[in-house]
Amino acid sequence: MCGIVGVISRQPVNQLIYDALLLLQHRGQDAAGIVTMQGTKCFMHKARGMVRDVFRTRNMRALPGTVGLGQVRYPTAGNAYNEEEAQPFYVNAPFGVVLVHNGNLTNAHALKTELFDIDRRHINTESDTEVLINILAHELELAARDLPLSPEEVFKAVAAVHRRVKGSYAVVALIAGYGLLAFRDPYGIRPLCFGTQVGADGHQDVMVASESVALEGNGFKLVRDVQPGEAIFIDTKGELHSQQCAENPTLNPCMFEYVYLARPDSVIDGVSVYQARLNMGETLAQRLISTMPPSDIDVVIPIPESSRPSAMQLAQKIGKPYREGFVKNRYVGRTFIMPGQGVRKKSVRQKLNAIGVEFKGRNVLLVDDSIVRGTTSKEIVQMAREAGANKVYMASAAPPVRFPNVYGIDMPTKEELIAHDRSMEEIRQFIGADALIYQDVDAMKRVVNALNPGIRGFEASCFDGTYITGDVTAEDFETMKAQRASQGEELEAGDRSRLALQNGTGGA
Ligand SMILES: O=P(O)(O)OC[C@H]1O[C@H](OP(=O)(O)OP(=O)(O)O)[C@H](O)[C@@H]1O
Ligand SMILES: NC(=O)CC[C@H](N)C(=O)O
Ligand SMILES: [Mg+2]
Repeated sequence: MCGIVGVISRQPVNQLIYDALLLLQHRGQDAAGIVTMQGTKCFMHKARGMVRDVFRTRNMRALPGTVGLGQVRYPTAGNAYNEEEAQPFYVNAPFGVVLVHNGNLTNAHALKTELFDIDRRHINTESDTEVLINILAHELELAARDLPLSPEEVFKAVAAVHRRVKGSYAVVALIAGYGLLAFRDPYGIRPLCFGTQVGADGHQDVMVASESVALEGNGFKLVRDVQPGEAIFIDTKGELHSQQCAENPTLNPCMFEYVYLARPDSVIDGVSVYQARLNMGETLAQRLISTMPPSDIDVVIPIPESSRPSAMQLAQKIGKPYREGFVKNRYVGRTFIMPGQGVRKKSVRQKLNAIGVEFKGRNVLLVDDSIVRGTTSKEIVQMAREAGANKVYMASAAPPVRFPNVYGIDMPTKEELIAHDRSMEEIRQFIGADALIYQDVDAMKRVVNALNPGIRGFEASCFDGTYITGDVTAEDFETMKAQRASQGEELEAGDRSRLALQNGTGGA
């Protein structure tokens, strides 16, 4: 996942985009970028790092204009250390097009060859987003007949993108001199919504963003989600055009957004993320009651941050106290989306510290939203023991993560997943808990679906092994795995240098 945003207004948009990116920071911590457009001229600043570090006052001053877009990146193609792969991407023909993308293309490799051999376009990085922008640009070239470019021609180009591109993509793009375009893949895997606010001059501003929290936090009112396969185009006069551009669109949002990725105060595809997490806590409690006696538990402790709603609801359901046993260092980011296992492992200890009094002599039930590589659980169970806990039980509000994800979550190989080839007992032993309990896949789907029965199904491949687009071949898996592995060396080197910097021993 990454966070994307686009704004069209009559006022300068640089600050609005910056503020929206801060609200989407939890979706990507590795790089950030903003492009603004004044007339037909585009201004860009992008770099590695968090939003606050990437944009200094001088960078903000150099982003004039009333239309723009931005992105916070968590790489799923290429790697975190290549500045060239930071978004937005830009191409100059047949129009000036700037694009930001959340998702992952499963046929990027094949498309790259096609772009070079047939479309006469050159790709310079390992980023699938660079492939995507070139496909869009090429299709715009084919769709555009006479100038000016019409919304119908833009939609025709998006329809062609849907036919060529496979995988997940929520996209915001700028077409210089024409307007702001946003579209979502035909399965609606990654989220995208838009909202409006009436600006100072009575004119309506439009913001498109990954999550509703970015709209709300900036005074915009959520209008609706962009539908799967749909494209919306807001021209430079501020008029909004929309069209369904896919042949068989179906809504299958990513389940992991509700489990972990999104902020709890966002509403995605009609489902409150917070309520989804409460519901998961409730079913987890039911499962717990049927598998072990809650009377043996003294206290329920969440593993901050994302597990809090589920843990709270579980505690209430089993009638045990909910206590904050770990303090989170608010200056350390999310560990799961950090690049490289070395940094992730070290960061768990930097991020969380136990409050002894909540553990000493007690049987504690630790609740996390998910156990993926097991990095967090293993460390946390040990910390609970070091803090004097009597028994340490562990519960996960999501089912075991057993399968790689190819749609925008960085877990490309099954080997890295703790639950991939281990039995429950082996996982329990690995993390060192006295008992381990997981959510059930069907129960999770049922309780989230109950919040919007209009959702046909979920993209839940990492839990159930079903890849919703139905077109991911064994070869695609191998290509994506090899592509990520080839980035590994660079990643590990970056990892070592980061650790060295954190330890104050100098970078590599
Ligand atoms: O099994 P693992 O590979 O460790 O991954 C799972 C953990 O990673 C995430 O936390 P993270 O620190 O990223 O963010 P949070 O503060 O939002 O919980 C998630 O909430 C789990 O705690
Ligand atoms: N997590 C994402 O959405 C990543 C977007 C894109 N695949 C990249 O690597 O930059
Ligand atoms: Mg966590």
